Amino acid sequence: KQKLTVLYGSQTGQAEEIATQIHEDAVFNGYDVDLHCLKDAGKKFDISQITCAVFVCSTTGDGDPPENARKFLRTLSRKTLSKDHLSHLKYALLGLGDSNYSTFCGGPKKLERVLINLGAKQIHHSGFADDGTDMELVVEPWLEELWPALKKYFSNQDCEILNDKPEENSTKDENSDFAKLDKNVDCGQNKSVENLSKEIKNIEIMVTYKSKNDINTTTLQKSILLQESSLSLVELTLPPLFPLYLETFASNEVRPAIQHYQNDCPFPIASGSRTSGLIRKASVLTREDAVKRTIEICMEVENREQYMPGDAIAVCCKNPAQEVEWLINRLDLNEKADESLQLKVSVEAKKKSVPSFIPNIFTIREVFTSCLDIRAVVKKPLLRCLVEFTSDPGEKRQLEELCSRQGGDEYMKRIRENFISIIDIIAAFQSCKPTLEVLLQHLPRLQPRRYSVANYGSEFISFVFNVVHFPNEPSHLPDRKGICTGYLESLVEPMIKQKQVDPISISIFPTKSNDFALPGNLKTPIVMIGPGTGVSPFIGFLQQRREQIHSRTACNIGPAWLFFGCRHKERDFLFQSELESFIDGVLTKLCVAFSRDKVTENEPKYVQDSLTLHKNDIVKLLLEDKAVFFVCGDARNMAKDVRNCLINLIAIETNCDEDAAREKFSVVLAEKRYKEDIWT
Ligand SMILES: Cc1cc2nc3c(=O)[nH]c(=O)nc-3n(C[C@H](O)[C@H](O)[C@H](O)COP(=O)(O)O)c2cc1C
Repeated sequence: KQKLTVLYGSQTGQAEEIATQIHEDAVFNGYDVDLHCLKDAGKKFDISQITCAVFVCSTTGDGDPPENARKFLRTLSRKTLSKDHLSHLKYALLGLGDSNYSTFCGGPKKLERVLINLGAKQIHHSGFADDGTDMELVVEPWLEELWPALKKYFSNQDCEILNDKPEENSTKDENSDFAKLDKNVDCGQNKSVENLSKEIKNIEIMVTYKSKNDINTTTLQKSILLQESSLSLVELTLPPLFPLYLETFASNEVRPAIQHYQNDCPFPIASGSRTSGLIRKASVLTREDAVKRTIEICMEVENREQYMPGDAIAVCCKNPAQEVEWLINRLDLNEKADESLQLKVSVEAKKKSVPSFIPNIFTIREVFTSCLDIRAVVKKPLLRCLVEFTSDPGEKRQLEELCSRQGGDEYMKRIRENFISIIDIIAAFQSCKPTLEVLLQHLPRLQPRRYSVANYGSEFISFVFNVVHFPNEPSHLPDRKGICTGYLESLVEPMIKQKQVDPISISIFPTKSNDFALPGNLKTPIVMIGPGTGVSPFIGFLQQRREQIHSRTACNIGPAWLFFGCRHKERDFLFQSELESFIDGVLTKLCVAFSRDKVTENEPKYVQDSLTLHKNDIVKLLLEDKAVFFVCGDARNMAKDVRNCLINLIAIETNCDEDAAREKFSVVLAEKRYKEDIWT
């Protein structure tokens, strides 16, 4: 058997998940394969003994490698190592990042530089996937091409080696990443299907999207999922059908009285253990006529000190009961829904194990509610599997097309771009009826959601969120809210309406964010940019700063600026009175912008406009006064716009061209003075 090692560095689990998938595929493809985390170098694996490795590595912080990859990188970065230290190693590398951050894929790019500098040779083009747009755009073609590349390497060890020259080890690389922010796809993305006719017939047949007990009745237009595709006459290449290896059986054991959330299986992002948070107070911060509803929750927690300003609370959420019920009914599982079940691995599947986040004894309702992400976009291996559980030949063919190599564009257009989940699929494809085991094997783990800690010093912690509302789309169940924000809102609604005063318990754990914390020295100037709910960590920062100022007399205090923006001053100016109360010495300047109020020519519309209004001070703070800049909030628009705005202001104020301004900005990045806590 050919020996392969899959190595990963992962901060929040995505790289680990992909590495695990590669490991499974490699077993399936007949390799003798091991899977290790990079942190286990020297303990569970020895890189000097590995001849062929597949690396999957993500990015965290400001373009940094994940914590569990740092020691590996440090060890291999020692100057004493010879240039051919890894010349025995052939590798393939998949990097994960998010182009909304300033340094795209900094972690895997550093890893690759180290490998190349030590003489390792690439046998497959490196892929750099972008979580900010769609990782699958890169991950999928990269994985598809990995197997032929490995086959070629193993069949002819002198195969073409893709890289020979070590890249220059300088910050230049990061600068060019920065310039390439929008060109983050390094492989495979534009592989379009030949002969794909543009003519897609839009059959306006309506199907009934209906549960047996009429919980949720709506219609689903055929136009998105069930389109007649131009591939109907094309010969298809299907992805491999992975054997089902999980089996359920009725349990004779008694279910424990207390079931732990997801079997208490650890979350990679946790910086402390999972615990109960007792919600004591919930209030709506926005006026009724605001476009988004913002809720603040105050909660009693154990180990309050683990939740400092800049940190985040991860909330372990549950899927909406209505969707769970629908799924149970649609799969004809209602009779068994509350029975105690257990899972085992079928005898043939040697190296596999049962998912550790599923409790030892569980019910179907419980796993659908708390363990599986039933809203996850369906991936091709699941679609491939669903083909086997679909009786209607027409529907079968459509599912085959969607997961086929030839149907790459169709998959993107119809599945990924519309966030099509298993629920949407089985609602549209009426003859598709997967078993429970299919879902247990293919649906990903339901992930916790993170919210910034929005206060400091008080006995309770608070956090703030907008209730996410998905517009009614023809391909989905109507009136969908965000899984976690919808869950939290439904829990606290009675409290908001003061019908219920008893505390409400939720499952939470602390997480650290990205070195996003006040500088140790009060003298260091700070600039905080946080429109909308992005302001929440800064409320904590300012409360903490107030305490620091009060406890240190006669101390030199640096300036602190805050830029806030929202739609309407009267409707969604979050924390208005509290923010204004900081202008007594804690906050030097509060700059606000209201995008939908009638603004005159000189009034700012967005935070970028406020920055521009103060360009002189801002550029001085950024370049001369060595201020630390904090940006929190929407990644896709705001964070990018703010960054571009600052580069533009640097160019104006220092009288240089855009390239030179970028260069100056990259120095700020390298000095770790530009910190982002952003989300999509
Ligand atoms: C706190 C934080 C900081 C991040 N910083 C960066 C960054 O600087 N550059 C980048 O390209 N991606 C960045 N990312 C994006 C992650 O690399 C990306 O979401 C990846 O898929 C995570 O993979 P993992 O779960 O294996 O860690 C960051 C993500 C988080 C949560």
